[in-house]
Amino acid sequence: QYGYTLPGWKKYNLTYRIVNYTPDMARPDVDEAIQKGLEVWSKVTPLTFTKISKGIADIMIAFRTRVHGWCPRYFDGPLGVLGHAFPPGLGLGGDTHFDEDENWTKDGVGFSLFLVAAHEFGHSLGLSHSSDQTALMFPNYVSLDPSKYPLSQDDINGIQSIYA
Ligand SMILES: O=C1CC=C(NS(=O)(=O)c2ccc(-c3ccccc3)cc2)CC1=O
Ligand SMILES: [Ca+2]
Ligand SMILES: [Zn+2]
Repeated sequence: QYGYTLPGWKKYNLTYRIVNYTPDMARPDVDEAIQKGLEVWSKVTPLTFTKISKGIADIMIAFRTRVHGWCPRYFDGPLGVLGHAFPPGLGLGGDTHFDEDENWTKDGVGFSLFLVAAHEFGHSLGLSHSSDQTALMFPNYVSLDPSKYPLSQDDINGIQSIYA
């Protein structure tokens, strides 16, 4: 059950671009974690995600630290906030930043890029936080088993209330 949902994207075919890569993981593993993080949502909506390698995508993905570029939000060093994402819209809308001061991992020690990405992309698509502690949109990081389907019914209800 969501406090409120922001207006979603007015189009279903979205593009994304990984602007830079974390040195913590092999590139193909970053590509896979991001692609799977988006797939979690495209599986339950009519949304599609196309990866582009230059130009401006709807969802620009980058690894940043502390104060970064023209982003109005900043990161806090290791731990604490792991990432942030902007709700649908032009410019920063949909963009997702990960805190490079974290240790990003595919399946080892550190934070699962796939899980955090799936959570952040929920915001990029218009979801706010859920009070359902089994939900992917729950505000606190729970190291779910990534192989398990991370979406709870609450997440599905939320995203389907935006994208019929
Ligand atoms: O808008 C905000 C503000 C603070 C956030 N805190 S976080 O980056 O430490 C974070 C918290 C929970 C998750 C998460 C929750 C459930 C499953 C997987 C990840 C991911 C990132 C995450 C976020 O999206
Ligand atoms: Ca941090
Ligand atoms: Zn940022």
